Amino acid sequence: MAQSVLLTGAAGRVGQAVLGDLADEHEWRLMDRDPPTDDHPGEFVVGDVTDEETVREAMEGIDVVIHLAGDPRPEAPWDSVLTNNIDGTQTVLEAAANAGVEKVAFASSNHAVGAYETEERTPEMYQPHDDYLLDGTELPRPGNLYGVSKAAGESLGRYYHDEHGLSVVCVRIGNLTQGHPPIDYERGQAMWLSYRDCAHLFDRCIRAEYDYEIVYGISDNDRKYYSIDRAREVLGYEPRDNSAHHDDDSSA
Ligand SMILES: NC(=O)C1=CN([C@@H]2O[C@H](COP(=O)(O)OP(=O)(O)OC[C@H]3O[C@@H](n4cnc5c(N)ncnc54)[C@H](O)[C@@H]3O)[C@@H](O)[C@H]2O)C=CC1
Ligand SMILES: O=C1O[C@H](COP(=O)(O)O)[C@@H](O)[C@H](O)[C@H]1O
Repeated sequence: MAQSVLLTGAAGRVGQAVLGDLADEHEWRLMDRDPPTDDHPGEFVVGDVTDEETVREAMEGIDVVIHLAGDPRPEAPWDSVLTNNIDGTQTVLEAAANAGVEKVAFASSNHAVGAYETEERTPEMYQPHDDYLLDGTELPRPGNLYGVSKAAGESLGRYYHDEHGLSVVCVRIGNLTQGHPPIDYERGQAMWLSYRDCAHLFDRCIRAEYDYEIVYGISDNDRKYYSIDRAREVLGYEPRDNSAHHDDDSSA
């Protein structure tokens, strides 16, 4: 059944990957502080996710929120991640809880756990012979303030699940790259997320039933240091791409 989905950060890369495959699958309300530049499904709300009134209005009649809006730069300064990522996420979760929204999928990041990539473990952990694996049960360990903001978003999700009953899934997205895995970048190849796997993963976040979850959002890459078992079990995620098998299939 089509669900009514609010997609924040809709004008960005992840938003475009999601809409690229799912435009006809759900009833969309899109939100971004940047106005749309192209055709888009559903209505488009131009506004900031830190603006309580705009977010409250955007939440009306919504079943599921995919919250992508934020500053995605690993080197982003504190004032930006504090406002856009932490305050923005709290504003979205509060409005979702008040509006009776069922589920929220939050775009977390590999950078919430970036400091597990220690000098002792790298570059081996990026390579096929290494079996080091994070599975989402480990504590956050950010290596930058952007990662701190994503860890804070995960904690906010935990709070709004426990205290307000929202179903929340935090997707620690790896490296979304269109058409092919990152070139000459072992780390990025190990955490590659293709566009079609990204759309499929967020589709599963819309359709599946869960309480509070942290999953990794990467393709089924031969070498991976993030487990996708939990995403498979809880969400029914079945990725089709693998950075090791990539054959220039532009559908990825
Ligand atoms: N692209 C990737 O590989 C990864 C992305 N992520 C996360 O996924 C989300 C989306 O990332 P991308 O699409 O790559 O970034 P992007 O920069 O392409 O898109 C982000 C969108 O959010 C909007 N936005 C930012 N702050 C806003 C605010 N305060 N109010 C309303 N709209 C706002 C921007 O206008 C932009 O359209 C981010 O939260 C990012 O941290 C996480 C891990 C990897
Ligand atoms: O969270 C994010 O991670 C990806 C991959 O990280 P990188 O350190 O390999 O660049 C990054 O491309 C993206 O912009 C960011 O939001």
